[in-house]
Amino acid sequence: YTWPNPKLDELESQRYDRLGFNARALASGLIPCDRFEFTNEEPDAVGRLNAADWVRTAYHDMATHDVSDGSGGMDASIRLELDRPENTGRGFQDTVDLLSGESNRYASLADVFALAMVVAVEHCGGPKINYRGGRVDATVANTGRVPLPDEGIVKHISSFQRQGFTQQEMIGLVACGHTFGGVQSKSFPDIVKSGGVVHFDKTFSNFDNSIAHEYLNGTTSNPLVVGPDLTNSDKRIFSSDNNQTMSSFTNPDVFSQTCASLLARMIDTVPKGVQLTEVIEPLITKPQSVALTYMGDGTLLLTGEVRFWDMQEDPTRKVSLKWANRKNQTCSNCSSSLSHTTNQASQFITDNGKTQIQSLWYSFDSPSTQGFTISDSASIGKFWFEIQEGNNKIVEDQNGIGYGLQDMVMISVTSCESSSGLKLDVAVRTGSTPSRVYIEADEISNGLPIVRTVDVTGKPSPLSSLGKNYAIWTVKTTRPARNWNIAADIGGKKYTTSNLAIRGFPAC
Ligand code: HEM
Repeated sequence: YTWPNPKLDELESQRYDRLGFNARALASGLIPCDRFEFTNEEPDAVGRLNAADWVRTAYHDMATHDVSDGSGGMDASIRLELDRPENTGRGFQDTVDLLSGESNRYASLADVFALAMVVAVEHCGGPKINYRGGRVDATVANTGRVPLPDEGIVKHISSFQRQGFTQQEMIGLVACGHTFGGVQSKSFPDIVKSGGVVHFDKTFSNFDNSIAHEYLNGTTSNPLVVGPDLTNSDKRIFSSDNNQTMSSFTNPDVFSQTCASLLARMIDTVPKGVQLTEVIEPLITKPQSVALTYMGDGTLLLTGEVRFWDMQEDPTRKVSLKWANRKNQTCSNCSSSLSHTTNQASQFITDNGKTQIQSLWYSFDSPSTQGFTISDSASIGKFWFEIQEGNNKIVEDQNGIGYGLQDMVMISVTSCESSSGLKLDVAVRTGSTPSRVYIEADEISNGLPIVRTVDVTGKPSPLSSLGKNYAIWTVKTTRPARNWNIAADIGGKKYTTSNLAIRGFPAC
């Protein structure tokens, strides 16, 4: 895709910025893979783990799907279905509590649930799973029901058929899911009488095929195989094709590949009418947090970062940022070198460490300035990168189109905060007549992401002391608690800053 694309940029970042510099939050819940967040609140939860909760949540959210009418599927309706017997235990509520903070206008809660499953599998030994975004959060419960362990094999086969999976795929999905976690005595006291959790296999915090090996060689303690007959659903399911599928899973590659494909289909099972995005692949050169600040002294300050996917350290490498002015004319001095230190490195690891990709980040600043100074009259229309390694020069400019940047609306450095709130000064390019200037702030309401908009109604004041190229619009508001941006509707088009993240302001 072409940058900037706020939705795909955000999903790509949550998906790929996993460890190290600028890492997003999901993987931190999996370090180590048997990590459990709620040990203090739930002292009797020995043996539980976030990874298992996340994988199970994704399945139970999806399993309401009905292929015959397209209803149900991954839509975060699980949070409205917690009173059902199949959703017993605290795992689902814990998952909602832990993950809802990662959702926002670009990543629905259902997208985050799907991604949490992907990250758990990828980070804890499993293969890379295709991930798309675009799920829509439900506001009412679905009617489809999730299988219970005391239902017979005939009912299970027809339940998975309703969800869109064949009998063989059912065997696969159950084995792929039950490589994590186990059965809790608290939720299913008839199955596990001993208290605590009895795990499905010995490597319960790791994605691997021990679930199949232990089942086939008779060493399993899986309570859904060797527990009370009535609830031996895994035994009935695994053996329902004379162990053919389970036998094929003794080959680790077959297990991995089958699960990668089934789990991707599981999270792509969405209610009819929902359009998912393309499979999100990493952007090789990805600008991030690129922003202009109006300085009021005839200049704009350009700040930001860029991530180069799959790059090794090279102390002799020189990376520079080049830009064209707002009329898209290049100029000889429109260039600055980017800074980098060795701690600006991040990692993406999957497939039990077999895939290890390092990315390096470079900042739009120099030892003396926090950002690059640009004349506010010539301004900037797009930028690109030049990477010099020895005699080799590479230009990264999105196949010639460059990385576009709007300069119609931006924050002014004169914004400040006092006990009565935030005085936000917005600089709008002179000569334009916005029909509306506003703030869009991400918030969570009733557990779901919403956008709060605040109109900047303060009369524009072309402050002569602050220069003639921008007029300042002012609003008094509260400081946004999550990500936010400033936007202006001009001539029927919406111009917006990038995500401004949470930041402090100087005192008024
Ligand atoms: C007929 C189908 C299935 C039945 C009857 C079933 C049944 C169960 C039961 C009874 C538990 C114990 C829950 C608890 O103690 O709170 C469990 C746990 C789990 N299930 Fe399934 N399951 C099925 C399919 C699946 C599928 C398809 C997946 C994912 C792809 C999955 C993933 C999990 C995970 C990860 C856990 C562990 C949760 C934890 O440790 O907290 N299950 N399942």
